This record gives sequence, C-alpha cells and structure tokens, in this order.
Amino acid sequence: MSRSAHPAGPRHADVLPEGHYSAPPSDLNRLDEKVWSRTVTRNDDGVLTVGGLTATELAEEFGTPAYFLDEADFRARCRAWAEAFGKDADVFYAGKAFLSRAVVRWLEEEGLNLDVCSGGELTTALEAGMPAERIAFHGNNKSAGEIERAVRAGVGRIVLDSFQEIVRVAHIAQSLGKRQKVQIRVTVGVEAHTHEFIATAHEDQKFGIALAGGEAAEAVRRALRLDGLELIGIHSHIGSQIFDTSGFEVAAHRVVGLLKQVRDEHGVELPEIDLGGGLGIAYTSDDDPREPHEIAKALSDIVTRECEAAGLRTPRISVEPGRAIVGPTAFTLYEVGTVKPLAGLRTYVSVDGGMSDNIRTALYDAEYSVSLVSRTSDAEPMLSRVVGKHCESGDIVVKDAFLPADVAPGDLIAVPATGAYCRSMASNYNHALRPPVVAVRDGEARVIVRRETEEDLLRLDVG
Ligand SMILES: Cc1ncc(COP(=O)(O)O)c(C=O)c1O
Ligand SMILES: N[C@@H](CCCC[NH3+])C(=O)O
Repeated sequence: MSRSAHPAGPRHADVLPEGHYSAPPSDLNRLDEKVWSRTVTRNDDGVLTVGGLTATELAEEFGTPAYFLDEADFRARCRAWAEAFGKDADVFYAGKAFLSRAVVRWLEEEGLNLDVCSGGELTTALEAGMPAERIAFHGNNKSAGEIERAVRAGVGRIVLDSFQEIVRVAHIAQSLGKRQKVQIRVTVGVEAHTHEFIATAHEDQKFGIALAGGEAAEAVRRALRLDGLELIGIHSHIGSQIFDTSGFEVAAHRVVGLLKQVRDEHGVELPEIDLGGGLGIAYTSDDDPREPHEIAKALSDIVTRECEAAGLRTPRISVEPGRAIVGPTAFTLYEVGTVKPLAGLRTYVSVDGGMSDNIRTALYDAEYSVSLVSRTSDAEPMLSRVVGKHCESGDIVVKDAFLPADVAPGDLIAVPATGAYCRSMASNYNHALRPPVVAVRDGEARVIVRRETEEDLLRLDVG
C-alpha cells in the first residue's frame, strides 16, 4: 500500500469551505459507539473488528464493497423493542429497511412480527418461515394478485390505503370465502421534522386516507359494512428518521380521536392502533436518537390517557420500526481507489462502490460518517468527500467528513449505519454488481446475501 503525501489539500478548519460538517473530531481514530454497531472496536494493531473479526480479513475473504451486519446487535435491538413495548403491544419490523431469509429467521426467533409492502417481501417472509398471522401487508397500490396471495396465505392484517382498496380487498377475501383482518391507514396531518421525501403524514402526499374532512371516518363506515373485512384498527405512519416523539404523540392523539368517533357513531370499539415506524438513528456523532423504551413510554402514556378521557378501552398498540433496528447494525466496507485534493475545497476520496450501494446521500442529502479502518493514523484531519465510481457528479457516499490526510489507495474505509435502506435500495446503475451482506457473529462470518455476478446481470438480458 503506497502512502503518498497530498499537494495542497485542505487540512485545517480555518481553510474549510461551507458545508455539512462540524469541526474535525478531536480523535479521528475513535469509533464512536453512537454510530457503530455494538461489537465494533479496534484491535491492538488499530484495525476495526466486528464480531471478533478484523476488517482486513473480512475484506480479503469477501471483497469490497460489502455490507457487514452485526447479528448480535440486530438481535439485541429486536429484544430491546420487544421488551420496551411488552406483552400488550406488538412490534412489526419494517422489512423495506432490509430483508433477507436470515433476517426473517432472526425476527421469528426473537418474537417480532414483520411488515411487508410488496409481493416480493411477502414471498421472502413466507418462504423463510414467518408465520402468516405475524405478517402485516402494506402499500398504497397493492395489485389484485398481491392481495389475493396475502389473503390466501392468511396474513394477520392488510393495511388499507385507499377507498378503492377497501372494496378490492373485501371482494377478494369474500371470493375466497374469507374474512380478512384489516387496518385503515390514515393521514393525521402531522408535519414530521425530516426530509420531504420521507415524511408521510402531511396532507399533500400519496399515503393513507385523510382524517381531515371526515374522509377517514367515511372509510371506516364503508369498511364496517363489507362482509369480507374485519376492521381491527387504525394505522398511522408519520415519516422516517424522526428524533422527536411529539409528532408521534400528536398522531396518537388524533387516532384516538377517530376511535372515539367510531365508537360514538357505530357503537364499535376498534381493538388496535398502529403508530408506524420512523424512529431516527445516529448517522453522525451529532445525532441523538431516542431509545425504544422512551418511545414506548411516550406512546403508551398518551394512548392510555386519551382513551381514559374518552371512556374507551385502551387498544393494543403496534409499531413498525425498520431503520431503528437494522440501521445501526451494519457498515459498508470500501477500498480507496484514488485520492484527489482540490486546493481550497476538499479532497475527493473515490471508493469501489457508490450511489449503487448507498443512494441515500444523493436522494435525501443524507449525512454519514466515515473512518479509516485498516489502520490508525496520526495524520491531521483532511476534509474529504467520499465518492463512488459511477458516471454522476452526484455519486456521493459521504458529503463532508474528516479522514486522516495520509489516506491513500489501498486503504479500507468504512461507512457506519448503513443497515437500513442501503442494500434494500441498491441498484445496478452502470451495471454495478450489488454488494453482499455478510452477517458477523462470535468470530464467524456468513454470507446472507451473496455478491451479484456479471452472469446475474446477463441472465436477465434475454434479447
Ligand atoms: C408504513 C411504514 N411502516 C414502517 C416504516 C419504517 O420506517 P422506519 O424504517 O423509518 O422505522 C415505513 C417507512 O417509512 C412505513 O412506510
Ligand atoms: N427509504 C427511506 C425511508 C422511507 C421508508 C419507507 N416509507 C430512507 O432511506 O430513509
């Protein structure tokens, strides 16, 4: 590995351009436990280890780029959520964050339920052995075929997202001689403090049926009339990567308001409410996420209080965390290919992956951290932009972060907190091969999603 000195790269805070970053960390070698999974540490040689294995041996065996998922951390987070919500509530892991057969088995073993939002996720869940009654089926435009498969399989609930879907699911269930448990997804009108593309409970977006204008009450009226449906509750999901519990509390308050209206109008007390997912995680040391027990307490306090005030029986609560379970458990390991200092600006550090394995930076202007992990370094901090190898100037993995100034081709760098919405949103842009997901636990590493090959790409190309 060659270590070249860089000409004229910016290194000091006093020459830094405007950007996302805060001041350089006092110790660039420190792996902040806030953003790294629980078993990550550095060994005596300064190499990152996870689950007892070093980044260098992992890179040698599995190649780069690759996602390494800390199985012990994943399971611990599942347990933390289940314990925080207790036996009177249900935790549904949101499979869209990252789903594979191994993940389904871990969830099943840890007693969690599973939220799926496509035929593909449903198939993965069922095929890997998740009992159908522990599956919730979501989506704003499920096809008739998907609905039929879900009803036939006996999923525990289908979350209805439109007036058309209320009728569609009722007809399909009835034609199969079934009565399908359903919830109605409502839009509570909360502006979640997050990126516009991942906020989902304000009025002007595609999900759910609005509480405003009595639309949701009308949806309940219709669903209660249809024989093919058993309406078990109301669902709300306000958005994603949210740190503040107040949005969830407003949502809970408004959903309980609807339950009261339903009781008053129909004499029916709906037994469940689902308050969705969306709890934020730490992508950088500046983020301070809430713990599952804090959110569990905030939600159950408000639901209990409001139901008592309304004279309602307290419904069973469910939640759907995705990112908060899997996000912090994985990192992406890259090899540095080129280092290009731009005088007066920043240094571009190119890695062997990019927007095809992490689209979140380009899509949401997401922030990430990055560390040199194949060694430590005493070199001074260098403002860096970690970029990929795609034909786009927006192909940025980490917009602004500090790496040691001697980072060089051949070094391994890692981006933490990439467990959620990275592999699941990965693409083949520029015919990139999607990286593997390797589960690491107790000194053993196991591929749970293999690396794509060029044969995989060509297999689909049948012209
Ligand atoms: C209905 C629903 N539930 C749960 C989630 C999971 O969200 P998160 O991964 O932010 O917890 C999402 C995604 O935002 C969603 O749309
Ligand atoms: N994919 C988004 C979150 C949306 C989740 C689905 N409603 C992200 O990476 O943050």
